[in-house]
Amino acid sequence: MRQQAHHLSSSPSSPSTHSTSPAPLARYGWDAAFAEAFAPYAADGLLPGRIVRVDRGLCDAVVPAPSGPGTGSAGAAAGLRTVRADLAPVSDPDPTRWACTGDWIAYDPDERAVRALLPRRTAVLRSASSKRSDGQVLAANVDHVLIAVSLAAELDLGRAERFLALAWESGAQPLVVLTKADLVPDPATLAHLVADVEATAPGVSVLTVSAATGDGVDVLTAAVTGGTTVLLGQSGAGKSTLANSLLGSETQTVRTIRDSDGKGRHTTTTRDLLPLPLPGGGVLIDTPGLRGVGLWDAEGGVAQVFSEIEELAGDCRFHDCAHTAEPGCAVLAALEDGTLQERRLDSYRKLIRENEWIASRTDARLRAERRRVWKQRQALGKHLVQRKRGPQR
Ligand SMILES: Nc1nc2c(ncn2[C@@H]2O[C@H](COP(=O)(O)OP(=O)(O)OP(=O)(O)O)[C@@H](O)[C@H]2O)c(=O)[nH]1
Ligand SMILES: [Zn+2]
Repeated sequence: MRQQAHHLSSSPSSPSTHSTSPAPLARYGWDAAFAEAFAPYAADGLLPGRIVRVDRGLCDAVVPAPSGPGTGSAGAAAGLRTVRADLAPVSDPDPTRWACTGDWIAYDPDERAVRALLPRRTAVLRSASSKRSDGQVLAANVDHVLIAVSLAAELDLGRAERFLALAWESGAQPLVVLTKADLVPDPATLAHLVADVEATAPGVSVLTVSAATGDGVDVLTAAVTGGTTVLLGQSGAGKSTLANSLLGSETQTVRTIRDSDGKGRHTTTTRDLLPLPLPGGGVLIDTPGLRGVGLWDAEGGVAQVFSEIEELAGDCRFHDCAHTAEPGCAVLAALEDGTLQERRLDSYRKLIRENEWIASRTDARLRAERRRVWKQRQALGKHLVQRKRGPQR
């Protein structure tokens, strides 16, 4: 077992473990459904917690602190402490099941180990860089995927569609944020740009924000409060600036110095999951490598980005219509009468092809399993969205 001598003072095996309340975890997104999933572990004296960082077989996680004064630890909200935990008990041959930032866990304070991951509600996946086509989970239990698109350059709708496919595939709700709105001073021009993006993103809210003037930051803040948010977008899109706006004075990288390997070598680490300083709580996940992720097995996500094309396809005469030259093709008819743009259809085809290529290199059994989970999530997601906002339209 790895002995971690770190700066966190509270005793990990306090006898008052059973009296700790997970209520402070609500700031991190803990809710009744997670509590229900955790219930069997509570009886074993385990603690609920959330992974804020993963690092070579170990993770940092926030867990409830034993009640009493002075138990908060650096970087954790009141009533919580940050622990270093061993991930060995939850290792898995399937990389998509590896523990990642955002996972809810059952933490064993005696062993200082993660004994179980609670079932994920959503997961942001990307292809691993290795030759084997394995997916890798970059963030778990995400509620909002915030896609930053800069107004400083010409809108790249194809790129936005790619990020949207990835976002939908995760099971989270995408949200497009057009950044640097101060660079488009003419309201009519800005309205046109928003309309273009809205047409590209059915079912997605499109916000405009200027970090320079502060315009729109309040609306964005309201949209992410209480939930778990990740930021995606091209380099230079303004993600760091947005993160700083959301996190306020709480800096984006909380630095902690600890004795990392028991040999006296001090390392500086960053935390990937940070609490938002909002009355309603919420967290931002900003994991290195997450921001510019590539598409991976996002068939369902692609279908959702191009839902109007999928709907049209339902009216094609042949159910296996390829929308190329078939008689009675509703997609080609929409192209003809101008209701569907050629750019949009091209983009759809490109992402479908890309996805088919990735899928062909992926283990069929794992794929089928993920498809099943995705469908469940999608059904649940729709249900939750409807409960929160009332039926749409
Ligand atoms: N005018 C204006 N410039 C902005 C605004 N937000 C960000 N910028 C500028 O845009 C540039 C890129 O912003 P970043 O926040 O670093 O972009 P990023 O997406 O984090 O970039 P990467 O770290 O490369 O992924 C910086 O020079 C910012 O100062 C804004 O609201 N208005
Ligand atoms: Zn067709």
